[in-house]
Amino acid sequence: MIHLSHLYLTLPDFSLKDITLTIDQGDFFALIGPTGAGKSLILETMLGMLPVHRGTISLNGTDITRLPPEKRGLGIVYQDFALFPHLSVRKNILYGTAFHDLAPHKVENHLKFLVEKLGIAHLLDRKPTTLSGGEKQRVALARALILEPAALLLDEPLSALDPVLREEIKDLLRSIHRDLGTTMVMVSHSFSDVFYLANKVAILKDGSIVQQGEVEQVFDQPNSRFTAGFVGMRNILEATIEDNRAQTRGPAVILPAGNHPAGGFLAIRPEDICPLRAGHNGFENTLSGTITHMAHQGFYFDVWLDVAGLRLQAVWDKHFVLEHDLEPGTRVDIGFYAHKVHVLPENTG
Ligand SMILES: Nc1ncnc2c1ncn2[C@@H]1O[C@H](COP(=O)(O)OP(=O)(O)OP(=O)(O)O)[C@@H](O)[C@H]1O
Repeated sequence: MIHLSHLYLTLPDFSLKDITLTIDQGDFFALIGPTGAGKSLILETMLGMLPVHRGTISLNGTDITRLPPEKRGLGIVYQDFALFPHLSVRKNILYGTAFHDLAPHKVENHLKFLVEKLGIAHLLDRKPTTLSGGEKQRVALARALILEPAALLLDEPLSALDPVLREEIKDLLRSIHRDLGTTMVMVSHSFSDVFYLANKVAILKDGSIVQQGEVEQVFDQPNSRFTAGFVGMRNILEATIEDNRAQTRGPAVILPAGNHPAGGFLAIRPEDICPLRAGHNGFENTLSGTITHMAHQGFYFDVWLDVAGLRLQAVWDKHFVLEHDLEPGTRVDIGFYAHKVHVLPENTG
């Protein structure tokens, strides 16, 4: 278990503030947040590359806050692979073993196991410059894993790869995590990578953690306007609330049963705002609106609607849009479930 407790780091133009995180053995923990929020800095402080000013970092109960990086037992893989260009793949992978007290036969067996697992056994004598991006990332993973780190830190490990390689390395990370049980901490900008790989997530904003927990829970129950917007709830509507009825600046919206604050914000994902199809009457909320504009995104369309003065954004299937000749100016009936409307108290950030 890695525990960061009330960690502070002060740099000339940026600071990490009161970072408290628990990463359990075997977790695949994702750190997400806008660019410049401090995600990579958290990895660097865990690694020991930057001195923390206050707070502690412990690994399996041992305080490692002041230990040098090589004594912490943590590995890292970077987005740009960071391989030594003048060394062969074999020497790159074995590089760190010289600084650790490891039995040579054990290292050789582990090397054999890892290069087979990672599909790079045939590349051992090649130089990194001759490798594809996916191959380089496999070598970087082998180099980190050969030291049997207590946890592997991954700083945007997939973002330099093209979409096909990305899927390959993503599967590989999942299989390493599942088969070796390695604890992983990954900085990512991709929600699909987070959903595919991680069980826990923390969201950072301006050097502070604003929400953390199980991935599904954080994405389903944001605790503030910021996190709601960040996790993709693009419709954030001011409302006054009485019982389970919210009055927005446009139409009224039926909320799930429960205790709601008198005022606040409603957050709805664009994919939960559905075109009303014939015979479907299960939605608690059915409204009519006009499409104001649309953006073709490949497999789907972003659709903006004016619903009695309220601006809503939806994501609709490309086939539905084309089959129904939808275009700006078309009147449409829409529906959404009450339980898809998330209520955020007024005083949240
Ligand atoms: N060694 C350093 N010295 C001074 N400032 C730094 C240092 N490293 C990072 N910063 C600053 O700290 C802030 C946070 O950087 P960090 O790299 O952690 O952001 P991030 O959330 O990982 O962003 P991104 O998603 O763009 O990679 C940035 O403003 C950055 O310029």
